[in-house]
Amino acid sequence: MPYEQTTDRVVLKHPQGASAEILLYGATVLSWKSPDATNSTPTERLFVSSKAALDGSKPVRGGIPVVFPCFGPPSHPEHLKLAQHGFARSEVWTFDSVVMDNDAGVSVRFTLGPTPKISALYDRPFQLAYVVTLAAHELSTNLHVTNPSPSGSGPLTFQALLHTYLRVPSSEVRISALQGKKYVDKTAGGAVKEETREFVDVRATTDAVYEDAPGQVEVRWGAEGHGMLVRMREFTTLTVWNPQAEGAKIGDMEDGGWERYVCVEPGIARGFKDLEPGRTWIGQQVLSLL
Ligand SMILES: O=P(O)(O)OC[C@H]1O[C@@H](O)[C@H](O)[C@@H](O)[C@@H]1O
Repeated sequence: MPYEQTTDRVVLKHPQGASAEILLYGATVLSWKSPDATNSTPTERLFVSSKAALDGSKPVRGGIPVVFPCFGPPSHPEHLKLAQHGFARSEVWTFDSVVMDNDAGVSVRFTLGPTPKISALYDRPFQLAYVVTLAAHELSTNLHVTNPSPSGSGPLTFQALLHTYLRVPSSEVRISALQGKKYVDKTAGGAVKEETREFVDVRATTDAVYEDAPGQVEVRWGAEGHGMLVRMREFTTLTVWNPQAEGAKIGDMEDGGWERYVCVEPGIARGFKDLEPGRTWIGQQVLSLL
């Protein structure tokens, strides 16, 4: 069997060695181990803080939390009762089905719809599906958002984002190509700036929402040019976040944890997506090793 289900998670295994683990709480991808061109031993590619709660008491500090329907503190009138980054990362999703199981890889689907708990805070009809696909050297995570309301009802208005914590030495990270893109610098009170760097680093506290997300970025580190390609579709922004020593204030961050990751987050994090009744939007992230 290329997958195993336990009480709280689903584990995917690829015959060539790669594996992935998805916690039902938040449908949070907790682990992605993959070999690369120079190392045939499957190596962990995602960062999860050793202090992260995995018992459903709070969103996981690491992996790939799913952000929906708001990014950051809620600003839209329909979201005002929600917590920062919405509810998708702090609800237990349903393991729905195995979508694909062949030589190319294994793909599983999780779903989340309204529950009494969610509806008490957010009364819009919605349906989410999250498809996680493990291939030999690649992990793809696709978020499907459906507006199930009858035609004539208003649009489903949302933000969405995949809050990917890549396990990398943050002092060495170089992200390209974002040069020339406008970004909202959340460390400077939301000032809009233009990126001048060919390679973006996170050696200073970084919380930047790039507009007009590119189709892909390369994240490189180390003298040997280790790297990860992050491809995205239908996402309009790319957030790059690393709090540096400010991270010590985050209760569930392990000591010095910010030295071991960079968050690269394809999303719709500025403005909102308006999804008409009966329509589905699919946002895709594909991580692969360079
Ligand atoms: O602590 P949280 O809610 O997981 O958020 C972490 C960070 O998430 C990033 O996406 C935001 O840009 C940051 O501003 C935020 O601090």
